[in-house]
Amino acid sequence: MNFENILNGVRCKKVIGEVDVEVQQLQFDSRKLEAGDVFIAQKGTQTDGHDYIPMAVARKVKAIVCEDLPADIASGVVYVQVENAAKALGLMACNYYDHPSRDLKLVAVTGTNGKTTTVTLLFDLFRRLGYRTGLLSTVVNKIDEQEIQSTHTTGDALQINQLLRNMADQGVRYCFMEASSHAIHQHRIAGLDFDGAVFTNISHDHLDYHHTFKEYIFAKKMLFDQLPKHAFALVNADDKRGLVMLQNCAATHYTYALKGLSDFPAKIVNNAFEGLEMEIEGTPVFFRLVGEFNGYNLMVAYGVAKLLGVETQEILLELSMLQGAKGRFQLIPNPLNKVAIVDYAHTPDALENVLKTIQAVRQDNQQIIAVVGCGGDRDKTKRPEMAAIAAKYSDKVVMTSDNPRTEDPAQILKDMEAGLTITMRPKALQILDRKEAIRTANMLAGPKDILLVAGKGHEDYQEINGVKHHFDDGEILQEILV
Ligand SMILES: CC(=O)N[C@H]1[C@@H](OP(=O)(O)OP(=O)(O)OC[C@H]2O[C@@H](n3ccc(=O)[nH]c3=O)[C@H](O)[C@@H]2O)O[C@H](CO)[C@@H](O)[C@@H]1O[C@H](C)C(=O)N[C@@H](C)C(=O)N[C@H](CCC(=O)O)C(=O)O
Ligand SMILES: Nc1ncnc2c1ncn2[C@@H]1O[C@H](COP(=O)(O)OP(=O)(O)OP(=O)(O)O)[C@@H](O)[C@H]1O
Ligand SMILES: N[C@H](CCC[C@H](N)C(=O)O)C(=O)O
Ligand SMILES: [Mg+2]
Repeated sequence: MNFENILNGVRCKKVIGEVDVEVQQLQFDSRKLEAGDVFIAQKGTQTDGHDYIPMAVARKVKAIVCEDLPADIASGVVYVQVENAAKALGLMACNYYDHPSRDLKLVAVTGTNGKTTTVTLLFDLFRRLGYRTGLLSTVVNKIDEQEIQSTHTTGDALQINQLLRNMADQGVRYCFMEASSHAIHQHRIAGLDFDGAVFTNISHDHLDYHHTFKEYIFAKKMLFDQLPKHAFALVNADDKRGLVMLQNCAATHYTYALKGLSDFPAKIVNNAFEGLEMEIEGTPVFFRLVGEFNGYNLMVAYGVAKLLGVETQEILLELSMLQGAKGRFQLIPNPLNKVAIVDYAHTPDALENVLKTIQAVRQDNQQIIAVVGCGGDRDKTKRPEMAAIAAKYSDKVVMTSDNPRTEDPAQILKDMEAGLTITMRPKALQILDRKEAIRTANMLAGPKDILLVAGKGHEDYQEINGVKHHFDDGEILQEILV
């Protein structure tokens, strides 16, 4: 493909060489480069892509896009200096794949919690409505029926555009994607032509990366700042930061809420283990999902579908059949008929929501036994908060490992323990081995009690020092509950 065309829209500070040349692939990882490729050097969190420019030259690349020009300029290589290489990569990826986001209706969902649940609901809803649909999510990417493994909540710019291109070529009309704050901040979604964006909520997470809550909010807001005029922006008016997202947003503004006023008035009539009874724009409707937080997620699906032109009765009929995403408040069936739930709550807010939901729907005599852990190499300030929440809302807690990654798992438990008050401590046990922790929690639970295993949801691994060992909370529960 012609390099000049790939650079369309990219603000170039300096160009050395002739851009009107044919190039092969775009690549930001020097280890994957082949002759004739374009190397985009980005400054990362671990290393600086600029350090790999000599390797790129040795691999006979045709062009290099970078923020700082190297001292040695190799002959036969085109150098393009840009202000922000990650942003340039986003725009170049859109050009390279010929703007697939323009060939379908693309809606992004951002927020601390609820992204996977809402995009999954929307994907399932639109498929039930008979449309070819795409999904980019934490759990899986899908091109209608075809499943493609997902490695990130939001992939890199090349992956996103390649997947969207495949979708558009296969006749996909609608695509629903998660936009993580990391991805927005790293411009993985730069240049995409969104038809809509949604904000679910914002609470404590990822402060290791964003440093302050203000910067974290700002990262989410960047999605709304980049929306075109023809798009819609749908935000949760019950969240304090909902309306903040709409400041400087060129798209048409809409709100949803379960408490305050909004463009899609709704309320929860009854919340039970069997599901949610809601009233949406005056229509009573029953859903299979449990918990107030899922009431919000359902309102996202409803609001987006309305804004994409689907008729109310059709939306409600199909939504009422849906189950939600894997590992999100998932009841694990077992021959003992014990109530065992696997949930992906890995933030203080999510954990509080899920435990409050269980409190709200349980019978008076049912105790709550929770298994909780915190990830390694992630925001450490979540740890004491999550332990305190687990102890506050459960009758017994078993604290355990959840992807220690490169950290010492015992230290992670110590960090969690620091959040427990003296009165909470007797309720909480610490067991490093997650399988043992689940087994112990089950022994602590009487036949009528409720077992919550939180943090891993759909994940089927325990990541320790760069190695992912197979581990599936649902599988373990099924093995134990016999
Ligand atoms: C912190 C973070 O987001 N890191 C992402 C980022 O990598 P990085 O900036 O750390 O890259 P780096 O390792 O410093 O390298 C800098 C540059 O040098 C290049 N390089 C590096 C080595 C080499 O030999 N040659 C070379 O060219 C790299 O390709 C990169 O372009 O860019 C990479 C490529 O897009 C991502 O794979 C990587 O995700 C890492 C693996 C990760 O764990 N990310 C998590 C935190 C994440 O993104 N999570 C969010 C969800 C969070 C949530 O909402 O819950 C997600 O969207 O999944
Ligand atoms: N709307 C919501 N508000 C608050 N908590 C929620 C909401 N929806 C889901 N949760 C809780 O958060 C957990 C994660 O939900 P989900 O996977 O949908 O979020 P996510 O935003 O995709 O998370 P991630 O950032 O890891 O991709 C759920 O298992 C549940 O405990
Ligand atoms: N997207 C989140 C997932 C966390 C899931 C939890 N099991 C953990 O490993 O901390 C993250 O990467 O921070
Ligand atoms: Mg997700």
